[in-house]
Amino acid sequence: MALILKHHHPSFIYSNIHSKKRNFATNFRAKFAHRRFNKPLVSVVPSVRVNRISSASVNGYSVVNHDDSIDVADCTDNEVKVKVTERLLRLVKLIPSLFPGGEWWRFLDDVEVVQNAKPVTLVKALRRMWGLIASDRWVIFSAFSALVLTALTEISIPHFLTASIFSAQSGDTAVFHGNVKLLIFLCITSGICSGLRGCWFGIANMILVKRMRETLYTTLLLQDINFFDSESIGDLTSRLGSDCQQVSRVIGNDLNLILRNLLQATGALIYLLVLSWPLGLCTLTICSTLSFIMLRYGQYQKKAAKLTQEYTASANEVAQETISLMRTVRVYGTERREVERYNNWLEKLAHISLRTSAAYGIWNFSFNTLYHSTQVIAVLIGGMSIMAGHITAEKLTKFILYSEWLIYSTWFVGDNLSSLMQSVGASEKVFQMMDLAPSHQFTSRGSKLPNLKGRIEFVNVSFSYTSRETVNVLQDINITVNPYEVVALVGLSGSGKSTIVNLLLRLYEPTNGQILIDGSPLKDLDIKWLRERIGYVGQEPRLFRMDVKSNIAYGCTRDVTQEDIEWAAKQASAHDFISSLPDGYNTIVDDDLLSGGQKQRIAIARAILRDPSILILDEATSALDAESEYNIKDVLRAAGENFKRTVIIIAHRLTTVQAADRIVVMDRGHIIEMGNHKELLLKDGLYARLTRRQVDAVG
Ligand SMILES: Nc1ncnc2c1ncn2[C@@H]1O[C@H](COP(=O)(O)OP(=O)(O)OP(=O)(O)O)[C@@H](O)[C@H]1O
Repeated sequence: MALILKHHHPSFIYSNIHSKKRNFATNFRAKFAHRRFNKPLVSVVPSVRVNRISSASVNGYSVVNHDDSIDVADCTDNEVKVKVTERLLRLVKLIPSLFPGGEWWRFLDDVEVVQNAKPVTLVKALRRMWGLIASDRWVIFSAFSALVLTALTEISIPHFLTASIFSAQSGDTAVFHGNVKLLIFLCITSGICSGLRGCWFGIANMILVKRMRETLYTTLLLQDINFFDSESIGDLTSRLGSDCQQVSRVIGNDLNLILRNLLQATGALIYLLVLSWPLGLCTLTICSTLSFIMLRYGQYQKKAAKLTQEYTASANEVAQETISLMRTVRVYGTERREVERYNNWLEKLAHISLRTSAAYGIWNFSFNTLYHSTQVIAVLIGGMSIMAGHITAEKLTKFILYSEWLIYSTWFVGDNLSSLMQSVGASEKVFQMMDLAPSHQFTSRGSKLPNLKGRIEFVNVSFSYTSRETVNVLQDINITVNPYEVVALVGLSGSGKSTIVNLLLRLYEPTNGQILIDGSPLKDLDIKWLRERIGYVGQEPRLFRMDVKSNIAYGCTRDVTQEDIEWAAKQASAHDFISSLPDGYNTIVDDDLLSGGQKQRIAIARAILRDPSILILDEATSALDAESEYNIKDVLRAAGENFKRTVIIIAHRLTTVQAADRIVVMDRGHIIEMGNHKELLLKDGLYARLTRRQVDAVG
C-alpha cells in the first residue's frame, strides 16, 4: 500500500508506508499548518493505487513536477498479461471483503484526525434541542398530541376493517353498520390528526433550525479574531447551512416518525400477543432480529454522516475559495485543476455514498426476507391452528394484518433511526461550535474615559500570533504617539506594521507589555466605546453588498444625514465618482463593481464620517492616483481646527508619509529609526535607503 497526498487526486502517490499513528500526527500538523499559515498541505492517507508521481501540495493543489506514471500503451504484451492477472487477483481478493463487516465497508478515515468534537449521545442532542425550542413548547405538545391521536386511530383501523368484513359475512347487519360507522370515524380522525401532526412538526422544525442558526451565528460573530485565523469560511458556512438543516430534522422528521411508528408497533404487538401468544412471540423474534440489524445499520450511518459532513465542508471550502478567486483562476487558466480539486472531495463523498447505499440495500434485503417469513410463519402456524379449531379465520386475518403493521412499523423505526443517527452525528460539530465561549472582550465591561484625546503608548510590547507562537512578530516596541500627532509607520513588508495596528484595535492581545490610551491600559477600556472613536481604513477595504450611502454610514453610531454622508464623501474625493453611478448614493455596490481606488475612497469616507479621535490608515491610499491622494492628504492629516485627531498611517509609498510629524521605521518586529523626514534622511539608514530606491524606481 502506498501513500497519497491528502486533497489529491487518488492517483498522486507520495511515499511509502508509515505507521497509521504517524499518519494521523502528520495529517493533523499539516491541516493545522495549512489553516494557520496557508502552508502547503502535505498529509498522507492510505491508498491502493500505485503511480509514480513526485508532487508538492499547495492548499490541496498538486504541483506535479514530473509525471512518470506507467502508460499501458507503452507496456509489452507480457506486461499487459501480468496486469490483467493482477487485476483478476485483486478482484478475487475483494470478494470476501464485500461481506458485511469486511474491509470494503471501511470508510477512508483520513479526516477523523481533525474531528475533535466530543461525541454527542441522542439524549444529549435532544436535551440541547429542547433547550432551544422550550420557549415554544406548546408547538411540541400540540404536535405530540396529534401524533398520539393519529397513531391510536390508525392502529385501530385494521381491527374494525376485519370486523366489518366478517360481520357482513355472518349477516349481522347491526354489528356491520356499527363497525362501518366506527371505521369512517377513525379514518376521518386519523386524517385530520395526521395533517395537524405534519403541520405542527413542520413549525417545530422551522423554529428549531432558526434558533440553531441564530445561536450559532451569534456565537461565531463573538469569537476572537484568532478563531477566524484558524477556521475556514467554507467550513463555517457548512455548519450554518446544511448541518443545521440536518440537525433540525431530528424533531421535525425523525423523532416524529419514530414515535408514531413505535406507538403503532407497541399497539400492534400487544394486540398480537392477546390474539395468539405463540404467533405473537414468533413475530416478536423476527422483529428483534430486525431491530438488531437496524441498530448496526444506524451506527454505520452515523459514522457515514460525520464523514459526509466533513467532506462536504471541505468541498465547500474549495468551491468558495475558487469562486472568490475566479479572476486569478481565469487568468492562470487553472479551471481544470480546480475542478479536479473539487472532484477529489466529491470522490470521497461518492466513496461513502456507495457504501451507505450498499448498506441500505442489505438492510432492505433483510427487511424483506424477515417480513415475508412472518407471513409464511403466520399462514403456516395459523392455518394449522384453524384446522385444529384453535383460532378463527377472522382472528388469523387480524393477526396477519397486525403483524404486517408491526413489521412495517419496525422498519420505519429503523429507517428513521438511521436518519436520526445521521442527524445526531451532524449535531456534534454544530453543538461544539455553539458551546464556544464568546471572546472576553464581549463579556467584560471596561471603563469609558470622559473624553478621548488620542494619546497612544506602546510600552515594551511584544507579540506573536497564536498560530505561530515561536515567531516574535513584534519585540519590545516602545513608542508614544501624542494627541493630534501624525505618525507614519514604514518598513519592509512583513516587518510588523499592520500587527501594531491590530494590537491597537485590540484584535489581538500583546504577549508582553501593555498599550495605554490616554494613560489607561487598553485592556481596561470599554472596547466597543473605544472602537466607536477610532476610524480605520484597512489594506484592501471590502464593501458590503448594499448601497453606497449605507456603506459609508456603516458602523456609525450617531445619526447621520445625507448631507453628512456627502460631506464625508467629498472629503475623501469620492463624491464625483459616486454621483456618476447610475443611482448615485443609492447604487447597490459590491466588491466587483468598483475599482480598488474607489473602494478605498469609500472606506476613507466611512472613517471620516465617524469623526474619530484616532484615525488609522493601513495602506489606505495605495490604490489612489496622485491627484486623489493629494486632495485628501489634508483631511487625513490631523491639521486644522475641524480635524483634531491622532493619525497613524502606514504606507509603502514614502511620498505619502513625508509630511508626517514623525516617521517610525520598522524592521523584523523592531523599531530601528524614528524622526521626521529630514532627520531620517540625514541619518542615512533604512528610511533614506528606501526613499532613494523609490526615487530611482520612479526616475
Ligand atoms: N493572522 C496571522 N497569523 C499568523 N501570522 C501572521 C498573521 N498576520 C500576520 N502574520 C505574520 O506577522 C508578520 C508581520 O505581518 P504584518 O502584516 O504586521 O507586516 P506588515 O509590516 O504590515 O507587512 P505589509 O507591509 O506587507 O502589510 C508577518 O511575518 C506575517 O506573516
